[in-house]
Amino acid sequence: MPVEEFVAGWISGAAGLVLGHPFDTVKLLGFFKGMSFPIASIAVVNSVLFGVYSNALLLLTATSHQERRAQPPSYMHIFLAGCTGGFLQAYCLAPFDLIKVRLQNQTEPRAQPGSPRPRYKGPMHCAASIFQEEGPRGLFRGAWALTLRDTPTMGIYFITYEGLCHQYTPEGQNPSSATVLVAGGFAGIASWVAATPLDVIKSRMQMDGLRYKVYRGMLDCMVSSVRQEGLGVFFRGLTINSARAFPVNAVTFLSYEYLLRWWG
Ligand SMILES: C[N+](C)(C)CCCC[C@H](N)C(=O)O
Repeated sequence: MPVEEFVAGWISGAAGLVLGHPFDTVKLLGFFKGMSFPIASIAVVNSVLFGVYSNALLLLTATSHQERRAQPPSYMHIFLAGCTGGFLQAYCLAPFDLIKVRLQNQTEPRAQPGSPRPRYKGPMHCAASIFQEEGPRGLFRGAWALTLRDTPTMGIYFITYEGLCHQYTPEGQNPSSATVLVAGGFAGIASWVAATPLDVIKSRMQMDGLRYKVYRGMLDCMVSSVRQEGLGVFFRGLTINSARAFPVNAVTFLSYEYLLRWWG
C-alpha cells in the first residue's frame, strides 16, 4: 500500500491549517492561540483523507498517483474515492472536532476576577472530562452529523480539484503551481458551501448536553433550528467558511502535489 500520500496529506494539511487557524479563532483574542492541538489532529485526519483517497483510486482504477496524470480516472471514481476518504476521516476527526468546538465556545477565557472559571482548562482536560462524564461514546458526540457532512462533500472537494486541474493543464502534464493553488482554493470553497448546512447542525449537536439535553437527535436539531431561526440558519458562517477555505486548501493541495513530485 503506498504510504507517501498519507505522509504528504499530513504535512500539507498542517501547512493549510497554519493559514486557516486565525479564521477558526476569529472570535478569540489570540489568533494563533491553541495551534498545537489542531496541528496534532490534522496529522491524523488529513493523512487518513489523502491516504485513503489515493488508495481507493488505486483499487478502483489500478493506477498509482504518478500514472494518473497520463491516465486520468473518471469523475465517478474520483467522487467515490473522495467520499470514502471523507467517511473514514470523519471518524478520526470526530473527537478532535468535538474538543475544538467545545473549547471555542468557551467564552470565559479572559474572565474578570470573580466570574465563573472556564469549564475546560485545555484540550487534554476537555478530552478527559468528556471521557469521565460520558464515557468513550461521549467523545463521538455529533460524529454522525460530521460523517454526513463530510462524506459527499469530500467527493465534491476532489472532483472540483481534479476537474479544474484537468481543464487548465495540457494533456499528460503536471498542473502548474498557479493552477494547483486556484483549483485547491475553489475545491475548498465548493466543498465548504455544500458542507455548511450540516456544519451548523453538527456544531449544535456537539454543544448539546453540556448542562441538559436540548435535542432528541439530528433531525430534531434541524427542525427546531429552522423553526426558531428560519432557513437562513443553514447558511450561518458561510462567508467565513469560504474565506477560510480558499487559502487553506490552496496551500494544502500545493504542498501535497509538490511533496509527491519530490518523492517520486
Ligand atoms: C468537507 N469539508 C467541507 C468539511 C472540508 C473540506 C476541506 C478540508 C480542509 N482540511 C479544510 O479544513 O478546509
